[in-house]
Amino acid sequence: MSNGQIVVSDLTKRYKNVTAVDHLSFVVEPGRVTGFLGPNGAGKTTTLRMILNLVTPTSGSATISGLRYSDAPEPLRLAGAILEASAAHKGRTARNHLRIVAAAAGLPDAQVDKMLELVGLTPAAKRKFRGYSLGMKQRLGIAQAMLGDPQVLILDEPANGLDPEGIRWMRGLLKGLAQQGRTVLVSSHLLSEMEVLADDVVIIAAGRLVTQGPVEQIVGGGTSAPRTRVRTPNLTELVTAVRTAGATIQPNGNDSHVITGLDAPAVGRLALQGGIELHELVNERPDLEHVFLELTQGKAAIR
Ligand SMILES: Nc1ncnc2c1ncn2[C@@H]1O[C@H](COP(=O)(O)OP(=O)(O)OP(=O)(O)O)[C@@H](O)[C@H]1O
Repeated sequence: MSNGQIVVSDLTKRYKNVTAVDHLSFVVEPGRVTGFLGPNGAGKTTTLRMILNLVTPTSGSATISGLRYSDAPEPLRLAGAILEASAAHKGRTARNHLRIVAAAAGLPDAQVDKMLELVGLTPAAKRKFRGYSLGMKQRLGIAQAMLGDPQVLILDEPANGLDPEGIRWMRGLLKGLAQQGRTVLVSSHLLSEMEVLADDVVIIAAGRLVTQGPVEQIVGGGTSAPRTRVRTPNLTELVTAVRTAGATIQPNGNDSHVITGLDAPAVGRLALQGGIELHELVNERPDLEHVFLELTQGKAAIR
């Protein structure tokens, strides 16, 4: 029964002085990219390591397709992971590195060239690992994680060290893998990238769940007041009108200002009534970064 769900149930990890993960529960669905987000020290890496049985939970459990990773008969077919940019013997070529991993896991050699192709490393397959850039190492890490053709992929900060072209490539690859029905769980600090990459997000802070759900729902369901960006040559008049209407206005760089508490139609009406000329009037959609900061404010204890 390889349904590809990751189920985290009441998972807790206590170290001597810190509870890294605190009664955390969430479900990650197949066929979707799920972003795993949280401020520094939130417990993301510890959670991913517990899912992969690299760290033993203090209590609770995590399963992939109903199995604990350590109980999987063929772990590399159940889930592939990169927890840090891949490490290989410096003098070994990417191809030889993958062949050794494949052989150790009883996987066919043919998978090696297939995965090198998938990540665009075929031209560099015979180069030694010591000359690889960070971006190439990330690609090799993905090739390694994909060797067993796993139903589930778990990636900790895979965009680290990638240039814009690399990030775009990674986005296409991960979205494509989810479209094939795989489960893709990816942690990242890059909120704007997550907003375009992820279908769902799980947000944690201080080891606990803050929220989970489809990105659109989380971004759209924020409690924030409407925000409108404007540019006007009649700033003094606009500031007075906005304040009289009970809203606030702040400079936003580039001659523009952001009004909080009024949507674009309301600002348009105010301007019309006051004979105020507008050169720009834009609804500022809340973005994932805003919602994230709002939801995790005060919970980002430095620890
Ligand atoms: N082996 C360990 N021993 C003691 N404390 C640990 C250990 N591993 C993690 N921690 C602590 O657990 C907390 C969570 O760490 P974790 O690395 O899981 O967070 P994170 O969300 O991945 O953070 P970041 O985004 O900064 O990588 C931190 O306070 C960290 O210092």
